[in-house]
Amino acid sequence: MSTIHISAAPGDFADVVLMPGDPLRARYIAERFLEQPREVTAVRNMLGFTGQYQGQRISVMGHGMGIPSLSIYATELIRNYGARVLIRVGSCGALRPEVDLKEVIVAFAAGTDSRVNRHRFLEHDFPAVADFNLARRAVEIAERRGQPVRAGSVFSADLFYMPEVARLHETLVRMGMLAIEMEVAGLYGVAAEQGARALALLSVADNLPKGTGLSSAERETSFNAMIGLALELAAEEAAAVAPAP
Ligand SMILES: O=P(O)(O)O[C@H]1O[C@H](CO)[C@@H](O)[C@H]1O
Ligand SMILES: O=c1cc[nH]c(=O)[nH]1
Repeated sequence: MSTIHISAAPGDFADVVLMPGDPLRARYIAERFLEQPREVTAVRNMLGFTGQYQGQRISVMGHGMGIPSLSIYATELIRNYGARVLIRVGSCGALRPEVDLKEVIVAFAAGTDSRVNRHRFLEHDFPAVADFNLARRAVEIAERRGQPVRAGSVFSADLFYMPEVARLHETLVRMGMLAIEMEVAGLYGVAAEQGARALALLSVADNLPKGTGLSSAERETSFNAMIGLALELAAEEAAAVAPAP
């Protein structure tokens, strides 16, 4: 049955769902990379599609900006549509000058200033980590493809326009973080709570210390290396979750 936020029919979504923040990136991925893509939901223009990749059924759906928006879609996909694996394909701002625009980050852990995981975890500090096997396979597949990736931790901020930003960035760099974005810690919290598995791959859209960045059109279309890696991982996972009869 459809939910308040997703109008798809039961069975419309695959077990494995790629999730960009931007619904237009979801459409770009579906139309450019999937065979026989079919739009399965468009409530509030948060587009979702299901198609085939390397013979496997894969879905892609936008999650919007910020942890509250992601949490709605991720929870309903898992709880109401049976999604088992969520792979965020997002953009981020690099915190270090040497992390170049369009580089791909495998976000194996996320710190955050959001309280959502504390709400879930009796006010304790929840370790927001990726599913280990998804992260390991992402790095292995990237190596096989000859595609450089950086694996590390990121920071999921509630605010895009942040006060005291210099102090925050200095602290994040000192504590080993590669980049800042707005959803990964929430995704890992939802996945743990709902019994699914999750990973975030991030493409660098801004280099914050250098003050460089991609245009919004480039953000929408230029993440092909990340998308290719995510789809290979998704196809492998889909084959493992639902082996062919
Ligand atoms: O490009 P997406 O996946 O939306 O990710 C990043 O971009 C948005 C901010 O511009 C936030 O959602 C942030 O996490
Ligand atoms: O959240 C984000 C995404 C891209 N670039 C940033 O600086 N922050």
